[in-house]
Amino acid sequence: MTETAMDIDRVLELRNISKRFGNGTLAVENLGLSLARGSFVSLLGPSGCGKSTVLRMIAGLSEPTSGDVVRQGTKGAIGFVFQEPTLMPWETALSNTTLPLDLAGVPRDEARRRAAEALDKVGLKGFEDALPRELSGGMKMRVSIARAIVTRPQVLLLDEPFAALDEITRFKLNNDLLRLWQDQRFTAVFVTHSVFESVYLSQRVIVMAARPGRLHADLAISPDAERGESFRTSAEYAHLCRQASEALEKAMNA
Ligand SMILES: Nc1ncnc2c1ncn2[C@@H]1O[C@H](COP(=O)(O)OP(=O)(O)OP(=O)(O)O)[C@@H](O)[C@H]1O
Repeated sequence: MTETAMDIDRVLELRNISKRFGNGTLAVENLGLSLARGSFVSLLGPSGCGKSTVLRMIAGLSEPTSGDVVRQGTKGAIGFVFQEPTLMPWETALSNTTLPLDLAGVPRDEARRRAAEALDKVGLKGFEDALPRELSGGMKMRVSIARAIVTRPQVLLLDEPFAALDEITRFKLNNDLLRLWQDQRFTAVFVTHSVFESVYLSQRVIVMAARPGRLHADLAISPDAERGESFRTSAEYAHLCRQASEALEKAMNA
């Protein structure tokens, strides 16, 4: 489908998508969702509710069995961050980051310059020549994010990127991701199990129910509150987390 079929402020539309795998599992059923350009949206739900399957269909890595995924622009305009950093162990942070540009045929000097810039943006200036084994878990994830944003995607998909990190590192990466999002203005779709993380990061939390995976609730989160430690400890944050938590509990019993 062409982008003219879609409202210009919508970067992505899922039109009634369903996914049934070859073994008969109905992973996603009739999901409809429309994402505003530049928004930060979380997909929150219990294990197995189809979050990763939805993300893969948005990325074009998997086709829906029925329904349409309508994207503005091309596949190259989408960046993907996985739960594992998936870096090449024998390559430096810089070479790992240039990979999507190398694949796109960007000249070597320009690719290296842009990769160094992306590493700087994720707080890794000075670590260009480090090998993955010399980096902490949080730093490896930063390289993975740099690699995903180096092509300047319109949409950044993140599949539980911080789940394996300790809480302090996770909080720090949450703040840095928000800064990056404010700076680059991509549309973020963030998959998580964590109520706290989804409310902290997002303007909108989509709660999914399982078996089959479907949309259960669509919660608006105040976009005005400045994120930071004062937000984390605020009554507003606690209230929003309670709301999301209740929606998640209902989704799990649905
Ligand atoms: N390639 C596949 N073939 C068959 N079934 C699959 C396949 N991929 C996922 N599924 C099934 O589809 C359902 C949704 O899986 P998915 O990984 O999307 O859920 P999820 O919400 O991301 O889970 P988690 O939070 O545990 O990662 C599950 O029941 C899963 O077992």
